[in-house]
Amino acid sequence: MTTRHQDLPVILHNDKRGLLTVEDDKLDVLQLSRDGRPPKRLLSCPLRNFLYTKLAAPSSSPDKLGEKRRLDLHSLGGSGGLKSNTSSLKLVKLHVLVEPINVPEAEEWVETIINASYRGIKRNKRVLLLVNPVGGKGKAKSIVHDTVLPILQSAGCQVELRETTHRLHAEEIAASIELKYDVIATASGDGLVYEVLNGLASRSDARKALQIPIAPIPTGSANAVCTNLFGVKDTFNIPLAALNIIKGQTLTIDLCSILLLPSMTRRFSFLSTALGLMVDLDIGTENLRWMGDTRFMYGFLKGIATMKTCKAKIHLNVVEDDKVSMARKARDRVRERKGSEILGAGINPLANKMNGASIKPDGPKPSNGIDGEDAKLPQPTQSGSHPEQSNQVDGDNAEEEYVPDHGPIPESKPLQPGPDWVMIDSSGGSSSKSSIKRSSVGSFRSNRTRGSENGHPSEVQLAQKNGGWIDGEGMLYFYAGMMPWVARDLMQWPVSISGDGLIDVVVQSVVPRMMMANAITGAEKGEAYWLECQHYYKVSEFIVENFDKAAQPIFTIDGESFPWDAFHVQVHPRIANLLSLNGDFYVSDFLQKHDDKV
Ligand SMILES: Nc1ncnc2c1ncn2[C@@H]1O[C@H](COP(=O)(O)OP(=O)(O)OP(=O)(O)O)[C@@H](O)[C@H]1O
Repeated sequence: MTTRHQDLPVILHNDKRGLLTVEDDKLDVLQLSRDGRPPKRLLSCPLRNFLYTKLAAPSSSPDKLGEKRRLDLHSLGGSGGLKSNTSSLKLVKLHVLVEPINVPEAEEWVETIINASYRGIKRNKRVLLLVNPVGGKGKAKSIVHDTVLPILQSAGCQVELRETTHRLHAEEIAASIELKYDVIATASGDGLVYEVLNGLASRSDARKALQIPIAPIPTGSANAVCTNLFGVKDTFNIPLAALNIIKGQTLTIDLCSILLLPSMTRRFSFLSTALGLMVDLDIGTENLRWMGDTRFMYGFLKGIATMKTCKAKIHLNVVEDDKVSMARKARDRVRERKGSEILGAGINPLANKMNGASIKPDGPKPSNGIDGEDAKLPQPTQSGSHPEQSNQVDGDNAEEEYVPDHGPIPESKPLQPGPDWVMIDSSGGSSSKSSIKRSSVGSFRSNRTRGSENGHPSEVQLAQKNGGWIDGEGMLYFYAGMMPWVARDLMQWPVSISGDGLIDVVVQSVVPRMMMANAITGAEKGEAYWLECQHYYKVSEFIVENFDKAAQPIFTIDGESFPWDAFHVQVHPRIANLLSLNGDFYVSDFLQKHDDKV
């Protein structure tokens, strides 16, 4: 639904006659000429970028009755949609005068533009803004004060700003705040988002607390969340991130519980879990913070120069491992979305439906009580049930009986690998052809319906697969992720789908250095996905054991390092929320492409 055409004649700041026009989800401020020349466009912005308007109250003094009334307009200037011209966004504040005769029209106009530009989005949000003064290049404070606060205040947001004073401070704050905010914004890198999510998830009212969406402002060195929300080009676009706080729609995401053994401590992850080269790349380059996120590419090149293998035993509960099918599903979903492109305030009916837990309204109702696409969520297993779904209601009366659970996330327990889990053993180091054998049949689960009679995969099936690991291959790295990009220059999980209840896992086998270096070309576009040496699985849970603690003492969760002995990972589907301008992750070219593989 687009806005109907509505004009309002006004007097501009320079006493010239003007016209405010709203049409097709766009506001234009025109200066009219007296001599028949075309009007001059002073401002043109999509309604998504429109922040605030107010018609001044009439003066109470009798001698001023019948005076012109002031009309304020606040917007982010710069035209275009989400993909175009977002780099020029700038706060614009205009005021014009309305003749008494036009006041009734102006009152109607104000209502129209506010309703159209905030369609379904709460106005005057209460924002908790956490600022890490030492994150990234140490400019968070000035960026927040010079750019973010003026935009939020111009939109009528009520902002409570708190600076973090020490490591894990954001987590402490999130664990203890009153749940009165509409948004928690973080000015830092991915680390602060991780801390806020962990703080919220640790509470006795975790499920309620996690309903508050988080909106990142990219002032850290690693801002993968912003790449996933705004795209590579706009990762560091501060006005766009501020706009997201104001106009973003809720994007429901999964979290993972990571249970560390033997300490039995638990952390929550929303982004990534890494072993091997990817750990060295993140942690080994901390002294290169001044390079910004290019330090990760430097670390990658350094890592492939040494080609150190990672020795581990990994058990994966694989739901899918067919690259062609995974890509097709992710691309089909984008095509479905196309019919409901964002308009004006960015209202996306499909995204809203997803956030109401129903992608396919007519889809079967699964036993976990969640509609549509969520029917594909992994079903509880003996070892790794999804306790957060356990109190949801089965059957046809689900809607009537549903009572939201605002309680804690139950404690994690160690998982037991099931008989059909895939086992990856890289403890033997790099491959010797004689020791290579196919991994367990579980990796071919998605082909079972076409399987051979004895239930084992046929040779044809084996040949069809390109996701299956071969025991005896050396492993360069293991990388599990929940969103497509892990950095601007690496789209590691191009077919990751928000809130699908699955973790995308890449196991990179050791290949000649030149081949690895070539894999970097197109890494930011997800092209490495198609490489045979990148085994790709969608999993619901997994277990990782360390086979060389001396040489590889740590692994990373969302870029933070932890001692690595063994750890067990489970998904909590659709339990946390971010804000996003299109109600989903940024749609990559990879997902819009139609190539001959899919
Ligand atoms: N005042 C402070 N002094 C020291 N550390 C802090 C302070 N406030 C926050 N921190 C810590 O700084 C880290 C910020 O990480 P974050 O990822 O958000 O930013 P970053 O600059 O991108 O960092 P990194 O490069 O490590 O990813 C977190 O570990 C957080 O606990």
